[in-house]
Amino acid sequence: MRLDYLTIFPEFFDVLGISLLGKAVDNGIVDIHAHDLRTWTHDRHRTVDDTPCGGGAGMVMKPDPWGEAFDDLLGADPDPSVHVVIPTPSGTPFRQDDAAQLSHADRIVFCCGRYEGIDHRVIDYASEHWSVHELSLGDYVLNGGEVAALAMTEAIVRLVPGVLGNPESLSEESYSQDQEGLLEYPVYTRPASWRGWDVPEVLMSGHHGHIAQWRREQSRELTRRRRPDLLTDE
Ligand SMILES: Nc1cc(-c2ccc3ccn(Cc4ccc(CN5CCCC5)cc4)c3c2)n[nH]1
Repeated sequence: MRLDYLTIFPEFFDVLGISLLGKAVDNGIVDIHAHDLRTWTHDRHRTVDDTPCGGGAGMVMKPDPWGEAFDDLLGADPDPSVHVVIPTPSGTPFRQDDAAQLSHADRIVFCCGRYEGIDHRVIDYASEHWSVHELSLGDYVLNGGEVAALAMTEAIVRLVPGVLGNPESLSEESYSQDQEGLLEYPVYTRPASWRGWDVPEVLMSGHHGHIAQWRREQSRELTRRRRPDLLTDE
């Protein structure tokens, strides 16, 4: 899987060389390239923004640098197997299903906007060439797309076979299908008693059936309390 990041802050993505994703890069499962969008500017000030047509506060990112970056990175031939992810507050909510689908992609280009966003024609142009995903990380406004791109990258890449050391843990996670889309149960480790708090007896019983039942009950109770929207059968 090749991941490209178009951004005016390419150093934001140096962090991807650390830990889990770092290992995936080292063993060639993932190939990461961060690009400074100003590479594709030609004026002395390397300008990437301009005033918004129609007025309004702030600045908007000019289309030209993005178009030239697409030309260099992707060429002009349409290829639906290339996924262009554009983090935006107005996107569809990024969810585990999106991470699962994108984890099968061979190529993903993250377009990280800043200012008040990217000239919409960049999205229109990209949409007629590649598979474009306008995705929101959540219902809050960030200053740009980089933090969202990092979060989405981690959610996507950890699902790629060979990246995680213990793939069986994937099936027991919140939002995963195997967990029936419920929140995950509380976890414990040693010592059995810590500052007056004990590990639940059942987890020390060694009775796998009882433990599984307790975990299912914990998941349902936690989901009922915190995320009733995830419960389907009520
Ligand atoms: N889930 C999530 C994603 C983001 C996100 C992603 C990319 C960019 C690029 C620039 N910004 C800052 C930013 C500030 C204000 C507005 C709202 N303005 C109102 C009128 C025109 C626009 C939009 C955009 C981003 C934010 N934030 N949250």
